[in-house]
Amino acid sequence: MKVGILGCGAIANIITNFAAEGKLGVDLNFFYDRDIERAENLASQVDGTVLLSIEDMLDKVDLVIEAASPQAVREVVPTVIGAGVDMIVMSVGALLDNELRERLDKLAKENNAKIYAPSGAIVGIDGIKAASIGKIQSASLVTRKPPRSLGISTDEEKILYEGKAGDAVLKFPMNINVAATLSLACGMEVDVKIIADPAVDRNMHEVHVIGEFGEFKTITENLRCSMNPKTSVLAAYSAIKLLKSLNETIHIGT
Ligand SMILES: NC(=O)C1=CN([C@@H]2O[C@H](COP(=O)(O)OP(=O)(O)OC[C@H]3O[C@@H](n4cnc5c(N)ncnc54)[C@H](O)[C@@H]3O)[C@@H](O)[C@H]2O)C=CC1
Ligand SMILES: O=C([O-])CC(=O)C(=O)O
Repeated sequence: MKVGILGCGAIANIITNFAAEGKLGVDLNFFYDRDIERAENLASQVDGTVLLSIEDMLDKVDLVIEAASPQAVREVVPTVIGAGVDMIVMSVGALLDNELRERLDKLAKENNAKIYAPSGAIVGIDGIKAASIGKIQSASLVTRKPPRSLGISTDEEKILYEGKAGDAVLKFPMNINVAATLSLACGMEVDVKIIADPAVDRNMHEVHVIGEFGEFKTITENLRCSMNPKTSVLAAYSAIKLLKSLNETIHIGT
């Protein structure tokens, strides 16, 4: 499988490191970022090629990994899917926009393409998907990050947001994509609380789901990417695992 990356920041950096060590299981060769130096830096690690636009990638790859921003999803994903090229989307928040998601779903069907949203920085997506087969009564996410990860400075714990996932991803587009993934997995907008907490040095996510199946709680304490403290290492690992699973014959988990 030939793969390209859109957005050469923290997540792309981890994925490319795996490719450079021969541990990705696919050919990662093409790099695009609006900051060309970032694309050049990653391309040099795997003897890859820097492209000057995403359109230039479309006849060269089977799959594009988006690791850029929700805005990039809106601008670029329709073009990629329209060309029949599969996508892994990290900026899942954009997919909570019903109009965009329905347009992409139609384009994907017409062009025989697939859109994958990895579980990202969160634990429990497998369970919530299974739970959604029955009725889900409530689903909530509490995200606690060091203030620096949320772009603020404070000595005290501060609740920055309390509300539904749809609004959260618009207010914190680079920090709470996990809320969108959870919402899409369970088929309803989850309740979200975002806390800046100077007492923690990890990105933490607590998920609580109650439904006809019973109840579950998960807690994730994520190490942060050295290149971008907003982003957890697990998010990059989940994209790598998803990529590997596309070539597996035995699929474990929902
Ligand atoms: N699904 C999940 O669980 C998670 C999702 N994310 C999301 O994944 C995305 C990537 O995260 P990071 O690698 O940490 O971000 P980053 O900020 O480290 O890197 C993003 C790169 O994309 C480039 N970029 C942004 N918009 C672009 C555009 N329109 N066209 C071309 N290049 C563009 C930037 O120049 C930058 O180099 C972000 O949207 C982030 O919010 C991050 C963590 C978890
Ligand atoms: O990486 C994380 O912990 C979560 C995150 O930034 C996101 O969901 O956008």
